[in-house]
Amino acid sequence: MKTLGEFIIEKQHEFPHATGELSALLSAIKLGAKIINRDINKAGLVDIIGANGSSNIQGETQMKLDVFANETLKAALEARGVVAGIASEEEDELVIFGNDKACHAKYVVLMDPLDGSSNIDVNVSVGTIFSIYHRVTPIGEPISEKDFLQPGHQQVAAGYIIYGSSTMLVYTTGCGVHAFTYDPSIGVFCLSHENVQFPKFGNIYSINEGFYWKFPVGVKKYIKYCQEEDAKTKRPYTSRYIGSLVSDFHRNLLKGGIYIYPNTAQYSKGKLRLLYECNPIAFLAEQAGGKASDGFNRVLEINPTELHQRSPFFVGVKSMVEDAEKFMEEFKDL
Ligand SMILES: O=P(O)(O)OC[C@H]1O[C@](O)(COP(=O)(O)O)[C@@H](O)[C@@H]1O
Ligand SMILES: [Mg+2]
Ligand SMILES: [Mg+2]
Repeated sequence: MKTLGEFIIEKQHEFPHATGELSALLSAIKLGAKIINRDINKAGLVDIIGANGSSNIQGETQMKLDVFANETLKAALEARGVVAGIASEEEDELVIFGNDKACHAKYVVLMDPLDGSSNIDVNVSVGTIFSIYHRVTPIGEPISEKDFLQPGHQQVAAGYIIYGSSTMLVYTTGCGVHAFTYDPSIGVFCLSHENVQFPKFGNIYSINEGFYWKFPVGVKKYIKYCQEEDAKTKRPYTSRYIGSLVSDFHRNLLKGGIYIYPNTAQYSKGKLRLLYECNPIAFLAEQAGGKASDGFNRVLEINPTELHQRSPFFVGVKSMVEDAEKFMEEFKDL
């Protein structure tokens, strides 16, 4: 049985110039995840259920767990001294860490501290998403937005934690996707899935069909395609939608499927945030042999302009995303 800590160190040795800072950063995220997991597991018993009475820059109600997860990860990352600053769904502006070490730290982190907020109070699985970059501002100078507004293909590492029937940490540093399951009896994440790959074909589609009439024509046509009878292509596909990006992506990664959150009447640019939802999940998807686009373009090549910008998101089994893109292209003028 290999622990996450051992695996990270082992992988570090594969990089001759590695300094251990990325390993230290990943271990800070691991610590934050354990603390969040502890409280999520007893959410009904501790004062962590319900709204926090505040909203974030996107005008969304912040749940108590959104704020708790944000503060927990922020503290763990700042304390480790290898991160210069963070950007978060729950922080209007970027947060520059003030300690001496942080000024000389080479990494910045973007995060969605608690993904699937609408599922927090109803005991449905939720997650945490993180994305790691090298700073572009020279060491010693104060970091700024440009250190965070980097295209997704510049990510050094990315991952998520899923707090479900079991708690898992899934990450990539560009050398495959590896998943670790938390064993609460010993307080350790243990390697459970190494080099995770999407199945070649899938038959699950995940989209909030409640908004069907507000979807682009290409998406409507693709949903109809998923529902048509055709034994050769194993259709109709089955519909599964949890309403937590991390959980829907995780299931589709293991079983074979596609998750779509297109632009809608309510979210003209899509709902999901490019920097701390789409890019990290897209990096994992590509490393697992899948594909991630905004319906037309590779998400990891989008040049960000704002911290909290949104993007339509199509991610999953390569052939399924390509099929959806074909419908988007065919009906793009309608
Ligand atoms: O309720 P909707 O509109 O289907 O949106 C669900 C999507 O929104 C999200 O909850 C957005 O993430 P947050 O919960 O982090 O804001 C995704 O996890 C999920 O896939
Ligand atoms: Mg989210
Ligand atoms: Mg969130």
